[in-house]
Amino acid sequence: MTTHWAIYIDNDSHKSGFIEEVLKQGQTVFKFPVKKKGALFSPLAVTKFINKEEQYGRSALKNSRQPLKTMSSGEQKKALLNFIIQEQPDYIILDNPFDNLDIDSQAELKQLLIQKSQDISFIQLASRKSDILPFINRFGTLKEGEFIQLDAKSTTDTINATPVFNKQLPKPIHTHGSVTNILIEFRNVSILYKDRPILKNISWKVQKGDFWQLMGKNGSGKTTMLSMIFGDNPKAYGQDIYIFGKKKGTGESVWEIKEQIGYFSSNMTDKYTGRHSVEQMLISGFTDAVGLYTLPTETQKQRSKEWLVLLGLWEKRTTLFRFLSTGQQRLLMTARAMVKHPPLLILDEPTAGMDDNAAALLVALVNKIAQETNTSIIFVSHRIEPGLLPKSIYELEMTPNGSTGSTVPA
Ligand SMILES: Nc1ncnc2c1ncn2[C@@H]1O[C@H](COP(=O)(O)OP(=O)(O)OP(=O)(O)O)[C@@H](O)[C@H]1O
Repeated sequence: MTTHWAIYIDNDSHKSGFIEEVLKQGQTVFKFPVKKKGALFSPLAVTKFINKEEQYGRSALKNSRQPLKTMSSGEQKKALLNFIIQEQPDYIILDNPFDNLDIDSQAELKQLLIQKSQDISFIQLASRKSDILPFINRFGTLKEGEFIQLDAKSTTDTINATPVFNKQLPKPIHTHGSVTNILIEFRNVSILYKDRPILKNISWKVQKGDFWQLMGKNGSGKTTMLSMIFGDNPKAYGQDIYIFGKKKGTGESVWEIKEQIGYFSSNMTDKYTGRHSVEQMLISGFTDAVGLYTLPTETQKQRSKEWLVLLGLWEKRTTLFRFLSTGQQRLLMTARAMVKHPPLLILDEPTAGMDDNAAALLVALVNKIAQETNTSIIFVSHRIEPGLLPKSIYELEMTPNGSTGSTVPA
């Protein structure tokens, strides 16, 4: 019988050291017959391949026509897994394999893994217990980098009670000038990449006080839509897209737009590896500049203290950001996007890769922001996020002519 492990991790597991150890020593870590050839299926592995692509100027995955960098996150995962399987490893470490995948892609991946589980041994690192693969026959957990074997029965603990923040959100320092009632408007927007239709006739309005969840399958165009609002995607020009009342591409400054939007994407946290303390990281949200050391004002320091106390991170204010757990980093970055009380807050897959309890805490913070402030929210996620209370859901549905969009009740 092929042996397959599920290893429960939480945000204090220090999994990267463990992954390195397993890849170096093979499965001896679990006191197993040594199987030498291992592979890693994880967001980190995707990043490494993207870096290789940039270095060599060509696709790093054999048989891949599209550069990884331009693929949606779900497509990247599928391309990586196919590549790894072709290399015929003895075992594969699956680091939260279902994150970033929509329901159909999750089912497809599950089938593929079940099929391969006859020949390949899997080590699944899972934050969400509902993700555990059906063929798993050994269980363990990681506590601060230390592997502990568990018997199967002891693995059914559930999410803690709904988390609460028992203080009001800190107030804004400045109010934003008059903001249009309609913050974002797409009028009949259609986008092609080369000849491939991605979005088809998208008409969508985000108004003051709205709380949207933007949902859609992998590759349906969610990130493309966000990049039209927040980034400088050239595809946005010539389209009927209005940002804070101004037509995109009519001389608005990127700075002006960014000033009014708080943005956090789960991909962002990996970039901050420098020497920023927790407090510096939060304060940088007032100016949007990480690494630009202007001295914070007394009011900024005071507000920042209020936020850190609310999040339970005041004691860690001098700790380096990169030493926080994933859950704490995401919570802090969400608060950082919010400190200036922007008219619009965009959160792109903020809970990807988080354990159930940490995800519930972040969801509670977002609900609180929606309740206590005038900020409009766009929360992008594949999953119906347990506990999230959006007012409406905008769903992209893929068709051969590009994704169409519709508003569905929350
Ligand atoms: N620069 C590009 N060149 C070619 N194709 C692209 C480019 N950028 C995006 N695409 C394609 O557009 C489609 C939509 O991608 P997008 O990243 O917006 O999807 P998504 O809904 O955010 O997906 P996911 O949930 O997997 O992140 C994908 O099929 C992607 O491969």
